[in-house]
Amino acid sequence: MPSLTVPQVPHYASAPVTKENLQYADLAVIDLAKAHDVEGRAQLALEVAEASKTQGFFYVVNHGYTAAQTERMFDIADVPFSCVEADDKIAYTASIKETGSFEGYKPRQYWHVDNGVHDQVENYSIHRDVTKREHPKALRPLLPEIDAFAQHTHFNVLHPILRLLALGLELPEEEFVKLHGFSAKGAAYVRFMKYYPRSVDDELKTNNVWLKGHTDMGTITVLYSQPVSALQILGKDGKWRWIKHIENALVINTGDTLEFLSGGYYKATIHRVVQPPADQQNHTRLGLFYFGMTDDAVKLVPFSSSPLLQRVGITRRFEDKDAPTMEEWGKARTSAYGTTVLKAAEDGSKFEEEVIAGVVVKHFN
Ligand SMILES: O=C(O)CCC(=O)C(=O)O
Ligand SMILES: [Fe+2]
Repeated sequence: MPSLTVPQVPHYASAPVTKENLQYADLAVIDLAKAHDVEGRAQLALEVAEASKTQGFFYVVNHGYTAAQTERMFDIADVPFSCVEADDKIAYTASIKETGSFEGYKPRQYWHVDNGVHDQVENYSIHRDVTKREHPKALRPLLPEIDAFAQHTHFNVLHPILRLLALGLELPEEEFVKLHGFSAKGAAYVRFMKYYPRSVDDELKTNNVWLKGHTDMGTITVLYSQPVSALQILGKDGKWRWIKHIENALVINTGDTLEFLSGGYYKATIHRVVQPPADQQNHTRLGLFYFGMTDDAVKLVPFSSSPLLQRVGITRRFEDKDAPTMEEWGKARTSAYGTTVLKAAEDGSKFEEEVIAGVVVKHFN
């Protein structure tokens, strides 16, 4: 009989919410409880489409996990960092450059941020099929819970949002869901991410940037909201605004793949991570994510069957015949990220860029 008790793990105590009055982005809050019937979905589709077209970021509430379930997942998320010895971390390090996959550990200092300064972020990434690779011993008893978390996020968050995004393009509801099979060959994965406070010198040399401005490569990223303020999005007015923590909410952001599939209608928004406000600066910052991507074989061409896209027009970043597959795009971006030499943008803006699979990818400092 399966055990009714779950393995004990240390509690991860996050910093309290900041008392500073930061300039927060004003984002839509999508109530997923309304997605259970057709009328609710029609209304939410308008809200999600508007948010994805303009800001590319929105909150989701009522996603089906209680605050206690979310808290338990944050405790689990800290296990690969706090309960695994350094030797084991090395043994389970991801071969990012060679394989184009983050599965395993990304050690601190792997990514170049700016002026010779490297990151202070440790990641542990797990494919949604948690049995795909072996994991450090401390994580093994927790795999059933991590599997349940991956399935919850895939079926109760990713799929419902994909339905709304398809409706927003006047496509059949399942059109994007069909491309995101849980059991299909594809790279969608769970990531635990722990940021550590940095030296004054590193802060100075990077202008307090911890993770450079970028777009995510997949369709949508699901970020479980946590209290340490550091994430910012770049507005159309060129200003960075903070993402506010909402207890037990999700922060959703749309990535490159959704921009490609929607012919530029939905936007992949540039975001970055900076030093937290003074009252949170001596704390670590623990992240819990699900990176949504289509199945590997999907060719990233716009859905020209969309009546809406037929009316508003399609912006192509490449000819359909040259479009990368999800696998090509995901692997090329993953292996290049944070390690390639970026050059100044050709348009003379503050962006830096690199060319991946024939497509210009912008970064921002
Ligand atoms: O830590 C965060 O809040 C965001 C991290 C992020 O943007 C990423 O890993 O792509
Ligand atoms: Fe990101």
